Amino acid sequence: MAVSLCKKIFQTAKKRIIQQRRVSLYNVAHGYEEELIKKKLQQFAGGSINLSKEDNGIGILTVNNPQLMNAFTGTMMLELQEKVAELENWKDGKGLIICGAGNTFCSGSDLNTVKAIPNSQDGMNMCMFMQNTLTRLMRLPLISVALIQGKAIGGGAELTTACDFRLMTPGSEIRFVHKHMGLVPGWGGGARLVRIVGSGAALRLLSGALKVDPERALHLGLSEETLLSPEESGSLEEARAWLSQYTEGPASVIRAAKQVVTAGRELPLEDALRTEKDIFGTVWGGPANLQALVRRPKHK
Ligand SMILES: CCCC(=O)SCCNC(=O)CCNC(=O)[C@H](O)C(C)(C)COP(=O)(O)OP(=O)(O)OC[C@H]1O[C@@H](n2cnc3c(N)ncnc32)[C@H](O)[C@@H]1OP(=O)(O)O
Repeated sequence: MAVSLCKKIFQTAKKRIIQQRRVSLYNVAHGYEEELIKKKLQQFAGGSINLSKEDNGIGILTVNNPQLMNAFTGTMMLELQEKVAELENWKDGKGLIICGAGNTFCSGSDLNTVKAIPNSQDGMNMCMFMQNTLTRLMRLPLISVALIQGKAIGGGAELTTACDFRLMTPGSEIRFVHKHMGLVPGWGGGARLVRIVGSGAALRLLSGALKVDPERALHLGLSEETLLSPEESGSLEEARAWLSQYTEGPASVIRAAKQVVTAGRELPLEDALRTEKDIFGTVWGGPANLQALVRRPKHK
């Protein structure tokens, strides 16, 4: 009886945490019709979003459209949503590296796609679609890192802010060029940037469309580290090593740590505390906890 009650409480808490993670920012109540915008995006094909899931629990998500400096076509936006859904269901995952193909990160929206959806409502629908996807990406229970090689421009700069951390290679650059396109960020990158670097620095970066090199990014707290290798495989190896410092250990515990931080980052304090309690309940008395009690490690 007591065991089944505990099981029930555990399942309810788990369900609540999962629901919080997947809840979409926009739905029909906001005038958002996902199927309509998906149909539109489907018309603009090219490139791909590739995902490989490694045995060590690290996923590699590659923005792949090197002929256009990895600009996002409509079908790539759709594929990104599919890959995020796949990552939400990857129970062994602990970390994620997002990178671009061909030695560069991403040059934002494909300008051919942008030109073909010129009216404001379609623009907002595309924006809501990408905000929904990038919010789900940010809330994944995986520690995520954007590996920035070459350029992260416009929407590409916004994509970097949906990760927990950014690592830059020598000579790389993050630049919110929206102002020069007569725009502001729309994939959620403005709101996220304020939370990363503060409102003053965010305003300077957006209103000046400033180039952020690795040194400036470190100074602003936008990047964690400048990697040594400027080339694709070397920098990916370095990013893997950097991330593995934080993904070492049981998936249940690493994922719970990310969930606690997501709650603290996004929720009012009382809600964050209640969520922390629910997440605590998923690891307390779990296998990693019980094994640690048997081992009785000393944390010197
Ligand atoms: C809500 C999100 C809104 C946004 O994302 S707004 C920002 C959209 N992005 C842009 O305006 C970037 C425009 N591109 C550039 O500034 C430069 O191409 C960039 C990225 C600095 C790279 O410069 P370079 O290294 O000199 O390379 P390049 O200019 O020769 O580019 C190679 C080929 O790629 C193309 N390309 C780059 N970014 C693109 C884009 N976003 N959409 C469509 N095509 C794009 C570029 O036109 C060029 O093609 P082609 O060789 O001329 O046929």
